[in-house]
Parts: sequence; structure tokens; C-alpha cells
Amino acid sequence: MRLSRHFTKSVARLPAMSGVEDAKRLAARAAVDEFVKSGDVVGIGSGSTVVYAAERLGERIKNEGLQISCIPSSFQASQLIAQHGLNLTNFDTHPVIDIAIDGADEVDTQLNCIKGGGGCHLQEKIVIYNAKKFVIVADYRKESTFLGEQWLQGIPVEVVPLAYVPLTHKLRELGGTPVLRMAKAKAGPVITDNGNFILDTHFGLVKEPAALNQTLKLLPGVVEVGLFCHMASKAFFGQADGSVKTAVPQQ
Ligand SMILES: O=C[C@H](O)[C@H](O)[C@H](O)COP(=O)(O)O
Repeated sequence: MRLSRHFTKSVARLPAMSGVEDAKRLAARAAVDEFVKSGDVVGIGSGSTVVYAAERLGERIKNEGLQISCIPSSFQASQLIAQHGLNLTNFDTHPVIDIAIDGADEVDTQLNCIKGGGGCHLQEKIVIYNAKKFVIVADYRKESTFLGEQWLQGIPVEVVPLAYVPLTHKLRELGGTPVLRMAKAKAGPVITDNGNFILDTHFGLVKEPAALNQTLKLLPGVVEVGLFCHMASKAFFGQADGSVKTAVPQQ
């Protein structure tokens, strides 16, 4: 069954980068140009693809006087906002976001996605939930039929440190293979922006991500799950040939 409609269009080539970086950049720029307009409150996601969205927003502010306010979804996003001269705001001033732009680790045909490869999915989900629209920016490697097909590192489950051992057992009982995410340049686990641990839990092919998300969310000690279901309006996938493929969920 066809669950989404795809469109591919060619876009002007930018100065050559590596294939994947080029694809990320093209997707991010296309999303910013199609969705962001003056006066918008923009949710800035996290990860390596959103860097190019922040870059494009900065260009548009300089070149065309675009006026926007941005809400960050992580420490990294706050830094991007500062680096690119974007106007920083917060939920106290702007409780409703017009457009959230964010990357994804894997996207299925209904535009459900796995996020949290960079450990930022708690704040990202808050930003996206409070946005009128969410668009995904990604490269061609992220597109799948079912979640768990290509992203084998597991669904990031952010947990309160106190609960990580019992939750490890519980996630195994539920059919997952949880792995405590370890830091790379520090002994011990990754500590999220919110002071928690992450259990990356592979569940094989996830055919009902919304049901799995709900089951996991109800476990005491789970703070947030890196499954974003029925939240995205459109996905932009940069392709290796310099085009951008877009997808929308089926009506
Ligand atoms: O925690 C990180 C975020 O969910 C990212 O948006 C996700 O991991 C995709 O990142 P990237 O654009 O680097 O592939």
C-alpha cells in the first residue's frame, strides 16, 4: 500500500561538499525556503542537518531582511542561533511555534521518525509538539519503509539515571535490546542536556510505532522516547544526485 506521495525536483547545485553533506544542505535549504516567512517563530532542531537550516536562515536575514524569532531544542541549537545571528526567544514569550525544522535518524512512509541520535529528543519533542507544522530535513540514507530497517542503533529512550537498571530489564522483556549510551571523550554514560541517561533500544522492524511509543512512555523512569509519530507535515530528503525528494503523509 502506498502511504505517502513523493516528489523530486532538481535544485541549483551549491559548491561541492561530500555527497552526504551536500544532500543534507540541499534538503535544509529547500525546507527553509519553502516554509519560513517573515514574522514566524521557528523551532530550531538539533543534529548535523539542521546546521544548514540555521545557515540558510542567517543568509536570508542578511540578504532579504527576514524577521524571525527562534526557539532552540538543545544546547547545540542555542549555539546555532547565536552563531548565525538569529533572534533567540523562548516559550514564555512565544508559546506557539509556527514552524519546527529538524533532522531525523530514520523516517518511514507515514513520516513517523526515530530521533535522538544526538540525544536531544526530549526538548525536540516539546518544540515539535508545540509547533503548527514540523518539517523533516534529512539525506537519502534516512528514508525507510519501516522504522528499525536502517537505523540499527536503536530507539533512544531517555531515562532518569535512578531507573536505568530496572528499565534495562523491562525493555528486554518488551523485546528490545537496550544499550546504555556511553560518552566518547569521557568515562561513563552520555548525560543528556536534561541530566538523564539514554538506553538505545533496538526493537527490530517497528510496524506500529505509535503503539510502541505509548507503551514505552508509560514506564516509570522513562522521560521521553525517540519515536515521533504523526507529527511531520513534510519531509525533504537531499539526494546524491543533487535533487531534493519530498514526501508528505497520505491524507
Ligand atoms: O538528537 C538528535 C536529533 O534527533 C537529530 O535531529 C537526529 O539525530 C538527526 O541528526 P542528523 O541530522 O545529524 O542526522
